[in-house]
Amino acid sequence: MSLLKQSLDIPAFASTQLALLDAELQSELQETSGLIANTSPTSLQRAGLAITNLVVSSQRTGLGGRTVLELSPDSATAGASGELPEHGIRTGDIVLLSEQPAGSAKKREIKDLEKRGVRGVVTKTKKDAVAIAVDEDKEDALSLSGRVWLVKLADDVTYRRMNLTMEKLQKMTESEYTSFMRVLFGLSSPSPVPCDLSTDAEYGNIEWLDPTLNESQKDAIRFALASRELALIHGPPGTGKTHTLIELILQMVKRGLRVLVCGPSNISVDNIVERLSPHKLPILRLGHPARLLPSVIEHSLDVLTQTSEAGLIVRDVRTEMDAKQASIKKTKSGRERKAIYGDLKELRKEYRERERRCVDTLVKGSKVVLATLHGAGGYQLRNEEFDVIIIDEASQALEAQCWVPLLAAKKAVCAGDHLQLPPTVKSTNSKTKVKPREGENIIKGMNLETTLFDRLLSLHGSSIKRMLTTQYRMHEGIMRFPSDQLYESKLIAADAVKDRLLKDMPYEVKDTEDTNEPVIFIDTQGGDFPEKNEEEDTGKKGSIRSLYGESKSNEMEAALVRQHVRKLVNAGVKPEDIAVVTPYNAQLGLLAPLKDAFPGIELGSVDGFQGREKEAVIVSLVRSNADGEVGFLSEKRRLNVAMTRPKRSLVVVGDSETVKRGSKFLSNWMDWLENNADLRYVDATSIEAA
Ligand SMILES: Nc1ncnc2c1ncn2[C@@H]1O[C@H](COP(=O)(O)OP(=O)(O)OP(=O)(O)O)[C@@H](O)[C@H]1O
Repeated sequence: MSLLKQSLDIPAFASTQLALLDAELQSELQETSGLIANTSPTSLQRAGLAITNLVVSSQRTGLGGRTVLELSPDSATAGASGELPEHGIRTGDIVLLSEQPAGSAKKREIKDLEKRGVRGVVTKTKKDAVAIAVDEDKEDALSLSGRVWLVKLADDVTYRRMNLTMEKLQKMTESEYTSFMRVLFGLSSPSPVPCDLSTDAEYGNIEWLDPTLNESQKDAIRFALASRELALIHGPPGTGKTHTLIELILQMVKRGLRVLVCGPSNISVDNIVERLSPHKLPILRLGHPARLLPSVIEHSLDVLTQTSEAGLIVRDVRTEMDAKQASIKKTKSGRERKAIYGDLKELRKEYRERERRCVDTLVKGSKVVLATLHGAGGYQLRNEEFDVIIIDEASQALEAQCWVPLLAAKKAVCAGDHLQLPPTVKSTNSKTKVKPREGENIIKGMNLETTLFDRLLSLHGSSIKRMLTTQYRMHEGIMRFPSDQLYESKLIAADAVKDRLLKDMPYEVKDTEDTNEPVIFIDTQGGDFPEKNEEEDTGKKGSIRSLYGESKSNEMEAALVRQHVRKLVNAGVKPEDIAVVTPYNAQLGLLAPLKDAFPGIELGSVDGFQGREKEAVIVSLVRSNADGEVGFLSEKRRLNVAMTRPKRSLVVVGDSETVKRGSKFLSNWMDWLENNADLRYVDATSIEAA
């Protein structure tokens, strides 16, 4: 019997997860320290992983009592504009801030950097400055006068919490297993729910708050309300998963239930906070304010601790801390500075104490609490009870991450789509060995890419899920293939979208052969336009390319993409309504000049575009070789994501001969495109010079 269909031995499951997580963390750390040791700070900066030549321009107390350093470009190296160079550091990134070594070619061991530097979270990035909330008790480790640089680190904090959770699970005795846990591990079956709830006495006559809900959405909500332990809401692309969850949360609150809503990323949680916000419920968003969207900050715990009445008393201490922070600049000796840091430490303790009391009051008064899965494991929710835990984007979360809130749950509703990409796992193909701890059993064959959503579906079958079937994104023609191949032909295109084409945009777009077709296939078959392997090309260790590992590119496809974009723009389509996606980073590199030629256009990897949509999407498949090698293009969930991003126009550029040989799914897709898309073969002479 397949591993996923079996009930699981809980301690062995936890041991396996611990071993897998350890291997994953090791590969992540190795990758980061390898990059830092072998790549110059300037190259790291160009790859978006570092910012060099900075000086500390100010220091203050930020939210949560943390010290925030503001860093600006060193005037000796910054241009006249005083702006930071191009960089890829984002709010929320965990970074290491350290003195900049003289001579950039020196080997830098991450251990040494950590010893001399401080870790922190990026709280703000502006054109001319970046702000970092540094870890407590380390502020004085950094001399504030010299030139510094910062580099992005692997986020090992999330692992600590997953490990703690798995260790707790591992140690639980059988008598401690709740009936909820027993269902999730297959030790018992979920309580049955009537098949048709639309005629049910309790759930048949729900007063819907949102009158636009479609039948499949209503059905999913009824099911999620009626199920005792567990419900999965399967939301294919564009089917209104979040829309449905909002109504579900409101219905639960109306029934007096207390709900914890989680997602794997801050953005997934903020998305829900933004949409719940107009409903005027007492909602609370947990999490480091640096990582929250500005529009949800008013619901954040850190802000409420300052603005609410309960927060008044916390504010007093904060004022005192600020005064101390400001006086540091005026100190003359190291000893004086040390004394101030000592005072700050005491004040911070007091601050924490008062904050804790205030937090308790706020948390207890909230009917809906929202946090990332990881954030739900913080001290704020210790001993808090919820009737239901809702996990959005559950198919993109590691199972161990889901257990952070689930360990204390009575009931869970998980929303997701297991037919799109699972969370990115680095250790799958690496040489990192999965080692069990001594005396522990390991379940062979288990891996991190199998999500809780996948496992529950295999374990209990489709009776525990409801699927949303009306999609509000794609033209009917774009939806057809993914619907037939992956979603049992159940998807229906909503009337408002089913025949929308580029030529019908709300602004003037000419009716051309490129704007009046939903699906176009530009086939480069014939073997004249082979792919290139980036590693063979550059080969240099430490070069910027090696940051991306081995990647593929295809110049002819890039030229065809360029040509198509130009035709769309000439017809009147705005560049910001066009995206080009491709599975390969090297191809993205080749396509980069499009951004200068057509400002506003978006270029992205398929994996990075999951969850997004655009009016027109051009997919460059890249692979073209004599052996029919397609690499990770063979992953049908990746293809599904690629082909379901557009609303009005999908353009596929690829070599059908190579791609066809990659997998059954690819061959079906190529056949389908040949028969249903507007098919175009390439005449190399017709392509303008790249
Ligand atoms: N019942 C409905 N009637 C009309 N429009 C709807 C309905 N449900 C969802 N939509 C629209 O469909 C779009 C997608 O909805 P939403 O953002 O909730 O989807 P999602 O499933 O979370 O997205 P994704 O497909 O990226 O996971 C939104 O523009 C939303 O307004």
